[in-house]
Amino acid sequence: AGMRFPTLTFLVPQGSAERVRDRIGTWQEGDTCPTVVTTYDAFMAARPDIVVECASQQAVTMYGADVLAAGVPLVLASVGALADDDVRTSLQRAASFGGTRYLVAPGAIGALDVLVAARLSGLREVIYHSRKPPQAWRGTLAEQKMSLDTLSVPEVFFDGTARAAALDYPKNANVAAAIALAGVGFEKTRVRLIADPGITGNIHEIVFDSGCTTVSIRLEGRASPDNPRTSQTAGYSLARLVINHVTCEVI
Ligand SMILES: NC(=O)C1=CN([C@@H]2O[C@H](COP(=O)(O)OP(=O)(O)OC[C@H]3O[C@@H](n4cnc5c(N)ncnc54)[C@H](OP(=O)(O)O)[C@@H]3O)[C@@H](O)[C@H]2O)C=CC1
Ligand SMILES: O=C([O-])CC(=O)C(=O)O
Repeated sequence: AGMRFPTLTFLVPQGSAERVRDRIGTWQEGDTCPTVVTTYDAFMAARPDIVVECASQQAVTMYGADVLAAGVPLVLASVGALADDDVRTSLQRAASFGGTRYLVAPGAIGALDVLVAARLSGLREVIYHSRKPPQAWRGTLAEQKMSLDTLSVPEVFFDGTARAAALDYPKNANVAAAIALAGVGFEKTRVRLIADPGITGNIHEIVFDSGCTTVSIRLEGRASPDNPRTSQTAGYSLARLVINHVTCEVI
């Protein structure tokens, strides 16, 4: 209700353009048909109302400040980029300069609303566990800590701060950064990363205690068909933020 459908423009690497165009095919919503571009200049020439980053922490560093300085609101999926204080400061300065803001997507964990509310009431401790099947940890530092191929029982291979998790596991632990920002910060948020051969989805658990509520939330996300690291929830979470940008009833 009260929603106009947005025209979508995708900025993708040159080598991926054909694949993305094929996938879009003849998809059309209302009068609009998505377009695919391969340069930042062509992308910004489309004069976006909002930009959604769903690429990489590196992409946030490359484009984030420019988008914000141009006055365009930016949604972040690769929230772990904000674990680097220099990146975060540059985005904040650019947003202030452009008179706009960036939005941290709740992504695969959701639940950030109650975490922020709990913080306002006095938050004591926040613990986040991310449990994924071994293949989701391929190509990461986890490979140096255990043999993913022969794992027969769940193994905690990382136990540390949200900052270290987000920066050392940039394709797997953006959620840790979102939780840190919503709650007690990058240093105080305790994160455990677990490889579990007995599961197929990505299980996220968050536990915290506060003045107004004691919370324990568990999400069992179905893995994205193209990328076992990524829970499908994350994409829908981004869609929600876009819908909220174009609708009069924000939920
Ligand atoms: N906050 C959250 O809850 C979650 C966050 N994420 C994060 O969201 C991001 C997207 O996830 P997902 O789609 O699964 O990731 P994928 O790696 O599967 O896809 C990312 C795509 O973005 C492209 N890309 C990466 N960097 C750039 C760049 N600098 N410029 C242009 N294109 C770029 C990649 O290009 P190429 O094909 O050339 O590699 C790739 O096609 C990731 O950073 C992921 O870690 C994911 C899940 C949950
Ligand atoms: O999608 C997920 O399960 C979480 C994820 O990759 C991230 O936090 O970067």
